[in-house]
Amino acid sequence: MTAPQSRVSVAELRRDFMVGGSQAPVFNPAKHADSRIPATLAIGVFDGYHRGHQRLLAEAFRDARRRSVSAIVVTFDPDPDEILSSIPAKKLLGNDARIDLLARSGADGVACLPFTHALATLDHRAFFEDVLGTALDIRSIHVGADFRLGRGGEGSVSVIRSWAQTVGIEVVGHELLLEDEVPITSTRIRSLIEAGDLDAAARLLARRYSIEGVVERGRGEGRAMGFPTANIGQRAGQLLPPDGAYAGWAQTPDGLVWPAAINVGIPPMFAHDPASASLEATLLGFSGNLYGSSLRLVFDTRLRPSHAFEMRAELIEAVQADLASVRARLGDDAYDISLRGEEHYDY
Ligand SMILES: Cc1cc2nc3c(=O)[nH]c(=O)nc-3n(C[C@H](O)[C@H](O)[C@H](O)COP(=O)(O)O)c2cc1C
Ligand SMILES: Nc1ncnc2c1ncn2[C@@H]1O[C@H](COP(=O)(O)OP(=O)(O)O)[C@@H](O)[C@H]1O
Repeated sequence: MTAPQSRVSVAELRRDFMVGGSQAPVFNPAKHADSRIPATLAIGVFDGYHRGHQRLLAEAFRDARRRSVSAIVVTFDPDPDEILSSIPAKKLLGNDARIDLLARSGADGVACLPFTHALATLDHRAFFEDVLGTALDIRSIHVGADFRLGRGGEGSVSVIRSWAQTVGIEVVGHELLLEDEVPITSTRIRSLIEAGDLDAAARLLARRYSIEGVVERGRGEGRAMGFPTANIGQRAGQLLPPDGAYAGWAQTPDGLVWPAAINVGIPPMFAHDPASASLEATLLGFSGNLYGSSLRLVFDTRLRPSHAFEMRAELIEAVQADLASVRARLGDDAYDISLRGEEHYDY
């Protein structure tokens, strides 16, 4: 066992792996059209669930408590950008992870609207009255100040507010939370990740960036070279940081978290082989079969850029140095971050 340079806390890993929070129901309002629950709404896609989103939801939940009504997050499945944009942005969270996180945000429920072209053509009044109003007795609405809804984005905060006033609903357009005098947005965080500035991205996310995917078979060579690598395919459109070797963490299906050496980018030496992966990880201290399992990888630090090795021996030497570096930074112990009846963890 190697003592890591700095011991990471379980609370930090729980935050990074988004563990905790009690699960609120996720429902399609069209299927609950007879209940009309009195509610305060927070509406958005909330990709990343970053500090700005967390602040907006906290304020909406406070408003709901003050009014003694349910706090309902209204979101879309999938992200409207996936349907409306010819080149959808890569996402900070997979769709399922995003909805799951919103369900554990402290809301009383998540009204999840299947997003279609038909929904996109509705104006704000039809959206609130016909889509949401049948299931929810809306008392107040919280959105970001730059929020736009409906056909051609006509439903700005002021447009929504002038309709809402006529039916006694309060509309709050929250100014975007700033960091270094610049608004915290999903787009800003995407740019930071693309530029490899994972520390800045983590500050804005309030957790380290992570990617989830399913472990697929690769060329089967890693093990023979002395470092089995779990190849992560099917990544739900999530954004990759720049090519290179990273120190990070991986959570196996049993809930344990292992220090990991992560590679981003198709290995140039094997680029011709379709079985080569652009995201893979060697878990320190783990042995077992991960094929078909879902694995989340958290990025801690970038160790080095990718290198186009000429010789296998050079590649092996470089990866062994990466593994040693991960061991020195993060140790080689697995962490149990499950809650096991402990209080729910708020992140
Ligand atoms: C930490 C780490 C760093 C890596 N760095 C490089 C690299 O710089 N250049 C490269 O061609 N491949 C790199 N690789 C990828 C290996 O080439 C790849 O894992 C190996 O060929 C096994 O592939 P397989 O899992 O498909 O069998 C790295 C892998 C790991 C785990
Ligand atoms: N410590 C470990 N880190 C990563 N994968 C491991 C580890 N131990 C066992 N495995 C298993 O080995 C597989 C990777 O072996 P590898 O020889 O690189 O084959 P492939 O090319 O199919 O990824 C993983 O998908 C996983 O099922």
